[in-house]
Amino acid sequence: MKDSANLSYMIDVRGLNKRFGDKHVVRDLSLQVQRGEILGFLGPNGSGKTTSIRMLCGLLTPDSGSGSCLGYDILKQSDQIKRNVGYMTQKFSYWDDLTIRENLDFVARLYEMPDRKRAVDEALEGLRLTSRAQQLTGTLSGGWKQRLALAACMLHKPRLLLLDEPTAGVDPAARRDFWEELHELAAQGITVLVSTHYMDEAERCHKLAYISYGALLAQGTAAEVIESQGLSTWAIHGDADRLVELSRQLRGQPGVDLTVAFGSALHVSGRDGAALERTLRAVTQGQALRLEAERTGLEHVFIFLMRGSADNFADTLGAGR
Ligand SMILES: Nc1ncnc2c1ncn2[C@@H]1O[C@H](COP(=O)(O)OP(=O)(O)OP(=O)(O)O)[C@@H](O)[C@H]1O
Repeated sequence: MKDSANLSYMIDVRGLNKRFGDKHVVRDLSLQVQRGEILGFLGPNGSGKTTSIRMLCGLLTPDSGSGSCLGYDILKQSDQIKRNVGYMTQKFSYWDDLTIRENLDFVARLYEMPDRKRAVDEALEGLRLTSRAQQLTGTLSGGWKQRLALAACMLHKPRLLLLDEPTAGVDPAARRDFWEELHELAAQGITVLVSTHYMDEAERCHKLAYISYGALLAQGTAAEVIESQGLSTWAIHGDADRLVELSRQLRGQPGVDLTVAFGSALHVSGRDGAALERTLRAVTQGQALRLEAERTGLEHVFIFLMRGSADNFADTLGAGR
């Protein structure tokens, strides 16, 4: 394997495109990820995240574009890439009636790994699964199954993990533990690209990339992603019924791009800060409502980016794009 310590980027791709029939699923994707970084890949269903991941690890050939993964050319060296990344697909499968150890041993056998026992022992230990090694996989909770999936894709000690919605459907406590593991792996120099729909997970990534209709709309640290959209946000406090009505009333008004109920307040965001403030002062004046400037957060930005694109490329919504 190439010496990853000397690579400036573990993933470095430019201008990747992929079409399926007349669907342009990934558009001019350029992405650079440094060693030890956790990059969160976000976007609505069907926006092209899985397709992008599959191109990065050499499972799918892009129609155009170029780049490298772990220093290997994504067009010419896909075999080396496949051997050196850990890819956790959305549907990791295992045998319910085998123990955790037996499942890991099965995977090690599949990859014809030398010294299987040691590899399995280390994977069990690394992900704190040793105490459960003899438990039947079918009896594990969702969180422990995800940990097994992570152990399986760590068996061959990859320097890069590509995780496709690894915590979908897992409870918050198990998701938190899973993320502790990811941070420990990152601290050891392992690079992680992880797709997620969970906002709390987005906040735990070093960097973020937001994709919609196959195009990267924002990328950088959370602060950079927030800054990039130039949104101003206000909170309106008042009677709950009145806020619901106000939310309807505000839609389409000058400066208003987004209204969203946040706890007991209504948050309103927009790109034209001056117009937004004028509108909000006018509608709240003389009313039993309190208007306060609010810090724009990641959640506001993602809701803003997601408007009107609940399921990208779904037959009705994606038409004409
Ligand atoms: N092999 C394929 N053939 C045809 N269309 C495909 C193929 N793979 C994916 N697509 C389509 O490409 C689009 C993007 O799919 P992709 O799975 O990359 O999105 P995603 O962002 O990972 O979605 P999700 O969050 O739902 O997993 C979808 O419309 C999907 O139906």
